[in-house]
Parts: sequence; C-alpha cells; structure tokens
Amino acid sequence: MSEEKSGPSLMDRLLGRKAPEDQAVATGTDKPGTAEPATDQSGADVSETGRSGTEKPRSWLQRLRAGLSRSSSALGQNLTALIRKRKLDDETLQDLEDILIQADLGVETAVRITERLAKERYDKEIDDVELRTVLAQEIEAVLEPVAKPLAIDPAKSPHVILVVGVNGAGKTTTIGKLAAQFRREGRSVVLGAGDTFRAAAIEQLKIWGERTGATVVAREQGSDASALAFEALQQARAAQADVVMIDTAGRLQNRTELMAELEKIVRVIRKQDETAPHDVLLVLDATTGQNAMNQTEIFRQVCGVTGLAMTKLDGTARGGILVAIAAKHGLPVHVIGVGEGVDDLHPFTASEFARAIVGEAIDGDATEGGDAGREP
Ligand SMILES: Nc1nc2c(ncn2[C@@H]2O[C@H](COP(=O)(O)OP(=O)(O)OP(=O)(O)O)[C@@H](O)[C@H]2O)c(=O)[nH]1
Repeated sequence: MSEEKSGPSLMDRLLGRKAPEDQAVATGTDKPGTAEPATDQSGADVSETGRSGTEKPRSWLQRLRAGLSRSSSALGQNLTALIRKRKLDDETLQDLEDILIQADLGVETAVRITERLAKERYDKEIDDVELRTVLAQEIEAVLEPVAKPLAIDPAKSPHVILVVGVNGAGKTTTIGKLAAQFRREGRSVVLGAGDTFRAAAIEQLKIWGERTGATVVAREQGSDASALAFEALQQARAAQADVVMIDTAGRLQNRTELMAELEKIVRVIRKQDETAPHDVLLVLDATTGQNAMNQTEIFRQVCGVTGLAMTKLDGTARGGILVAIAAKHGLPVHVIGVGEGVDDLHPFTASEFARAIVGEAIDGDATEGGDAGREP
C-alpha cells in the first residue's frame, strides 16, 4: 500500500497535486491513509486550489486522453500507424477491424464501423482525420444512450446507493469522490463501511468521511456486512439524510460467497425500504480490459447492477471495453475516474470519451484547470 517512490508525496496526491511527469500516471496503490480533511466545514472541496502554484494543471480531458493513449493496444496510436493516406482496400479494412477488436471495442462495433467505411469510402483514399471522425461518430452513437448522470431522487430519504465491484476497482475512492460531489451540492451524506473484509477499507472510508463532511457508519473488521448496511440505512433514515452509499468488499474469485453476501445486503436493506437500493453502482477498473465485461455480467446476475462507474482512465487504460459493455448491456455509465484526487471524478459524456479514445483533438481540451464538461 505504501509504495515509496520519488515524486509527489501522499498528501500531494490526495490533494490532486502531482509532479508534471506524474500527472497522468497515478500509482493506483496508495489509499488516502493519513490525509487531513481537504474540505471546509460545509464539506466543500478545496482540493482544486491545492495544486502547487508553479505547476501547470492538466484538464481532466487531457488526463483521459493521455490514459487512453498509453496502453500498447491504444486505438489512437494504431490508427496513426495504419493510415498514411492509404487507400481503403480490403487489406486496410481488415487491418482496421483487427485494430478495433484489439482495442476491446467489441466485434459488433468493429464490424459496423468497417462496413460503414467500406460502403462510403471503398477504394478511395482516406486520411487520418477523416478516419478518426467516422470512428468517433460511431463510438459516440453507441455511448450516447448510456451516458446518464447519477441522479439523486430527493423524494427518497435517503437515496440508497450500493457500490459493488472487484478488489481494488476503486469502489471506496469513487464513494469518497461522489460524497464530495454530493456535499458540494448541499446534500447530507451517510457512508456505510460495508467492506468489513479489509481494515484499511474501513479506515479509508472514515478518512473520506472526514474530508467530505459525510457521516461514516463503521464496525470493526470482520463484522457482518449486511448488519452494517442495515445500521447505516437506519442511521441515515433517522438523520433524514439525502444519500447513503454503502461500500462492499470485492471478492469475485469466490462467486458463491460474493453472491450470498450481496444478496443478503440487498435483502436486509429492503427490510427498511422495499424500494432500495435505488442504485447499484458497479465500479470497473478501466485497466482490466476484457475482464470488465465478465465482471459486468457476473455482478448483474448477482445484484442487479443499475449503472456503471469506470475508474483509472488516466492509467494504462483500455477504455474501449466500455464501448463493448455499452453495446452489450446498455447499462447507464454515470461517472469516470481520471485520477486519485477528490476532484478526479467526472460525469460521463459520450462525445468526449469517443473522441478521446480515437485520439481526436477535443474543443477546449487545452483548457487549463480541467473545467470542461464539469458539473456546475
Ligand atoms: N489512477 C487512478 N487511481 C484510482 C482511480 N480510482 C481509484 N484509484 C486508486 O485505486 C486504488 C484502489 O482503490 P479503492 O477505492 O481502494 O478500491 P476498492 O474497490 O475499494 O478496493 P477493495 O477495498 O480492495 O475492494 C487506490 O489506490 C485508489 O487511489 C482513478 O480514477 N485513477
């Protein structure tokens, strides 16, 4: 957990301050272990001003693009190698299809894109910009229907969000970032430390609670997760909180145990509110590629996932899998994570993601401070 390396300190990373060479390469290993609150009493996020004055901040879109271009199967790079004013003949189309499949976009989307190009441009010359534009349009068409914000229903008191995913996917961090967002919106938030499997996860959630001004309901390691969930909801109801988010342990390797535990958590939550959980958010690590598809399938069966968060898109991300998951499952994609900092969670927008994944320039991408596409 405490991998020592030169570069920004843990505190710097917690506050979103990164050394220039490290900005888009978050280590993905440190937990927010000893952070002091990065919020004021109202829970408002003060981390944006926490960057060092001399450093040039990168926008979240720049981080996203940097992450998506870093993996060896990065779509953008392979496209550049493929198209050098080549004719769109059978061989080029086949190569293109292979590249799209290799980038995890899914066979269905890859075939549709190459068919469209074959129909419109067969045996004509195509340049890089034209090709990327067509690809971005097709990818956006797949993603647009699933790009939906995580909407809190004010009629629910509280709105219950169960957060699931495999080990290390970024559940606790995403809960912390969402808590910060909800607090900024003026909502009261309760966090249930339902990952009772790992002591560090409980501590991590408590720190996010301090940082964001959210109330944390926790028990000691090894406690029953469903009892914890029950208690968290009970306290949230008593306090008339707006939102309660319940963390869970990730144990995909033992599916039976996972299924039993998650099912029990849902059952116990429903004893207090039969309409809950109102959202079951599956957190997927973008760097795991195809594995994210399997996780989506299994978690859907286990606990009725209602929406997705994809994290670590600033890393060696293989974000193409999100396109394949969208095409296959049609589940809403609510938010994406582009770093470990409290402000590194963003609403998912189809056009920006599509253009970033094909390596196309994005209007306003040069925006410093990363405000493009942000929630107000
Ligand atoms: N670079 C980067 N790192 C992230 C992102 N989201 C989470 N992380 C890091 O990923 C690591 C794992 O995150 P956690 O939130 O602890 O994951 P978890 O799913 O709760 O893990 P378990 O409790 O083991 O199931 C931490 O070091 C996070 O800081 C992201 O968007 N980008």
